[in-house]
Amino acid sequence: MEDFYTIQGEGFYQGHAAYFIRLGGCDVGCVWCDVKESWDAEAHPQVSVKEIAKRAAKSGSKIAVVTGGEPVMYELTPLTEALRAEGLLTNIETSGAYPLTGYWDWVCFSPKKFKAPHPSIYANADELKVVIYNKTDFFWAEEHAALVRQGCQLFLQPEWSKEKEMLPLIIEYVKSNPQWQVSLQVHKYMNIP
Ligand SMILES: C[S@@+](CC[C@H](N)C(=O)[O-])C[C@H]1O[C@@H](n2cnc3c(N)ncnc32)[C@H](O)[C@@H]1O
Ligand SMILES: Nc1nc2[nH]cc(C(=O)O)c2c(=O)[nH]1
Ligand code: SF4
Ligand SMILES: [Mg+2]
Repeated sequence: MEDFYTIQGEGFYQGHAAYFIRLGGCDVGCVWCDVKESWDAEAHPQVSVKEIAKRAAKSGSKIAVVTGGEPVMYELTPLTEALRAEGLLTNIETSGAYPLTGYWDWVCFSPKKFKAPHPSIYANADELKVVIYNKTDFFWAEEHAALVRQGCQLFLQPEWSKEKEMLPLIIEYVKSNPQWQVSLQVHKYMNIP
């Protein structure tokens, strides 16, 4: 769909320069998705894996973040090989709706109620990032935290339109449950992509 050099705004790598590669197409259908224009894969131009990897390397970034849309709808081995051949770290943002393919240095798993994750994702997740849209999402977050491997980093991220309401609850939750960390979408405060 698009590729751009920016600052990772969320989760474990928040604040790091990263080249984003956003793949078109998603069939998960989150009601609050902040990139609904990504859902229709046909609406976006096709670019070769080689070309994208070259652009990413040329940016000067050390990290490539593959996102979407839902990137795990695709066979990602060639893309990750091309990015690694250019010397980039390969990070992915995924709902885990399908089995993961490719070679990844960092897997950010953000489960969704709208389409259950494939069970294989739990062992691969380096970071669990749960979007908090309402109070019951804290219980739901714990259900997923119980399934990820030990050492997986745990983040709670307020849904953007509910931030005023949910952020104070997240702050109190993290103070009481310090295995979790707060993740904010800081790129939205910085007015960058
Ligand atoms: C747009 S998604 C694309 C990658 C993948 N489909 C996924 O959902 O993980 C990238 C990240 O943005 C988060 N996100 C999407 N819409 C959001 C919103 N309105 N508020 C907060 N986070 C949001 C997702 O949970 C995910 O962690
Ligand atoms: N700056 C910035 N950081 C991000 N982290 C995850 C994003 C995504 O949409 O996957 C994202 C994004 O769209 N922009
Ligand atoms: S899975 Fe990701 S891209 Fe797809 S609708 Fe949900 S937040 Fe949006
Ligand atoms: Mg985004």
